[in-house]
Amino acid sequence: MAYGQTGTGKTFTLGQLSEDDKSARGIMVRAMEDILAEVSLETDSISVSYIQLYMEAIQDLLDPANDNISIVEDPKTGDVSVPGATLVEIRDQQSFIELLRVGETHRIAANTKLNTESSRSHAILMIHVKGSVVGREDALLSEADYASNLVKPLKPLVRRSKLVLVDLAGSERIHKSGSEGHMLEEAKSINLSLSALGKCINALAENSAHVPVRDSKLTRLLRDSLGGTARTSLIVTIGPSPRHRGETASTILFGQRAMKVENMLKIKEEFDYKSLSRKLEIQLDKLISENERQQKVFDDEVERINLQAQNRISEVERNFADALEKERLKCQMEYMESIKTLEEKMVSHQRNGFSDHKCNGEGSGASVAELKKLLENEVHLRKAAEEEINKLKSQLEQLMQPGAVRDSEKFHKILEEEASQKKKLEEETMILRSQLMQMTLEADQMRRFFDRGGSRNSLPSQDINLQKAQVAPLFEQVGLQKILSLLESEDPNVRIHAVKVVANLAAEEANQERIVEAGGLSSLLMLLRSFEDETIRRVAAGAIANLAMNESNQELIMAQGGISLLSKTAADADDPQTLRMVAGAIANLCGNDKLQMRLRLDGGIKALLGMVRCGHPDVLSQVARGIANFAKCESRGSTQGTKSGRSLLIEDGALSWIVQNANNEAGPIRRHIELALCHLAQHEVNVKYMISGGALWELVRIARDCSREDIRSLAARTLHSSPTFRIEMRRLRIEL
Ligand SMILES: Nc1ncnc2c1ncn2[C@@H]1O[C@H](COP(=O)(O)OP(=O)(O)OP(=O)(O)O)[C@@H](O)[C@H]1O
Repeated sequence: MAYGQTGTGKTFTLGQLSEDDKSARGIMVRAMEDILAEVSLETDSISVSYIQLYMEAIQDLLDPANDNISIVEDPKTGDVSVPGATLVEIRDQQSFIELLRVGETHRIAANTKLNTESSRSHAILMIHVKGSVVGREDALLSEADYASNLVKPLKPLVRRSKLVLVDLAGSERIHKSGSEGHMLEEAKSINLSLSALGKCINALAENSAHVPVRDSKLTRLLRDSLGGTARTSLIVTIGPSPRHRGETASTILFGQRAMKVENMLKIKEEFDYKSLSRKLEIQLDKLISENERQQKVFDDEVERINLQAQNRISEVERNFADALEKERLKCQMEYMESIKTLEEKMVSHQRNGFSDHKCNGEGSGASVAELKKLLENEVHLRKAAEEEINKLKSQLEQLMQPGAVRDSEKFHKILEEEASQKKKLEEETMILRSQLMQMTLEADQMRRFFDRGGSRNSLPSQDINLQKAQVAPLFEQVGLQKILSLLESEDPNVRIHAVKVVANLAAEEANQERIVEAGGLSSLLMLLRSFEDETIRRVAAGAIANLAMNESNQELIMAQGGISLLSKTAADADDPQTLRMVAGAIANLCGNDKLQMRLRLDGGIKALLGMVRCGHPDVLSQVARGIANFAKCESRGSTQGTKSGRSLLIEDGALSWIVQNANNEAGPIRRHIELALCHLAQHEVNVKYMISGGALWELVRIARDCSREDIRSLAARTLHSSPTFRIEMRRLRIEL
């Protein structure tokens, strides 16, 4: 805003166009130049209105016919606007200069004594800049906006700015300007509005409660520039002549007061609702089409799953029905055959040996009754199984009815139920089958008994030793080969049953050789290799552990890569009982002098030590036994001069575990480790490692406190016989 005595250069300062001499351009031209350089016309916009206030009326300088424009004040924000004025969008500097020129021609001026071109109106140029704001919007978004993901990515925000350039009409002393008539009226009106401006400035400078902005249109128009939220600059112009000392002084005084006015600057940013709505519409369209696309993918997927499910149901139903039918026929035939055989045997027995057995007949009578009872029991079980089959069949029929499977979840549930029922049925079939096997065995024993004309007192079922001895005939009856071939059965339940039978057989030393000869060891190792069931793996490992008790089998196990398989199982398995079996098998192998190097090379020691992670005392006990066995062999080797270097156990890092567990509260673990320590200490090469690993203290404890006399004296002897131990004990002042 330029304020000053008439003719002192306000218009010159503000409105000079000066196209030829750029250095003489006024603030209006320069301001627009700066604005154009700052904004991007692609996203921002500049518009201009140019008005004059003349004799308390507002006239549009760009459309002079529009001469009664009203002032609008926003009661909330206090913003002042003149919506009636022409608003011209500016795209370049040239069009703006043209616009100023148009405005200038309409500006009311007069020739006064003080200024031949004296402006008789207040000219007000309003430049509106609307700029888009990027990256600052987050601060203005509410939590609800964040919650709805729709608003977040758009963030349309605009910053509105208004630059108001005011070229006030000059204040004048009427006698000096020589105004008369109409010009006198003009001068009075100009002075009145300037004095209203002065009063407002005074009130603002003194922080008065009341600021008389409504006294004139000029102050109403400038309301938001004075003491509001705008940045306001005032240019005061004065004449250098001493003649105008009075005016100059009052102008400077005006400027001084104006400097006291404090404005509270505020940036005006707001949502660009139009752009927001446009962007939301685009986003909505995108979401709708994405939703439609996903719905289609989902529908296709559901259809595909349904089709797959239907196919699967049909397939499962077919396979299952076939398997059931086969199983039923097989069981029926076996059952009929066994009944027939038994009946024949009973008839023949009664015919041939009735008189012989008459005196001892009670036992055989009782056995036959037992057998009949078993058979009846089997019939009963078979009936139950058939009922179960029928129930399952009817469920499958229901399943096959159209519309029975509405969705994949229901289908999965039905499949699960079906699978569990199938499993139950198979288990029952398995029980039936094992009972049949048991009955066959007993019938065989009965037959042999009757054949020998035996008496009740020698019935095999009453003599455990005899029963064990009868296992070998079981090989002949059932056929070991057949049992072993069942290890490769496709039916996992049959495999489980068969491996259990083999493991039971392998528990008897007398059978081990035959099992190995018949290829049982290879089959068991194969099961360990291609396991898919923890039970199979556990039982197979147990059977191998039993076979590994025999020295010649140990070599076979090693030759067939058994230690690698056991090591792999040791690394994979989590079940403590499986690990116990594996550790037991390796522990047995550890006791074979000939296999030491190979066992260690194939990772046997590492596998053994790896199993301590399980923490189960049974497993730890087997590990400790293996270590003790291994240490014992090494100690034998060192005595015989076949072993010279330090213990492979120490090399494989077993010492720290040994020391940690030397005083384990579980008796078996402690005993094995105590022995292992004694064996290791036999070899002088090991001693320095044992001392640094803390084993000396454990040996001293064993030599002093072990409850087993033989181990106690072995430890004491060992400590005394080692020169290195003796030196260390002297150094530490240890006495036993
Ligand atoms: N700095 C300047 N250099 C050269 N000439 C100037 C300067 N300031 C003002 N003039 C000249 O003085 C005369 C009066 O200036 P101007 O019209 O800008 O005064 P004013 O304050 O606007 O007067 P009024 O209030 O009567 O309109 C003009 O002819 C202008 O060219």
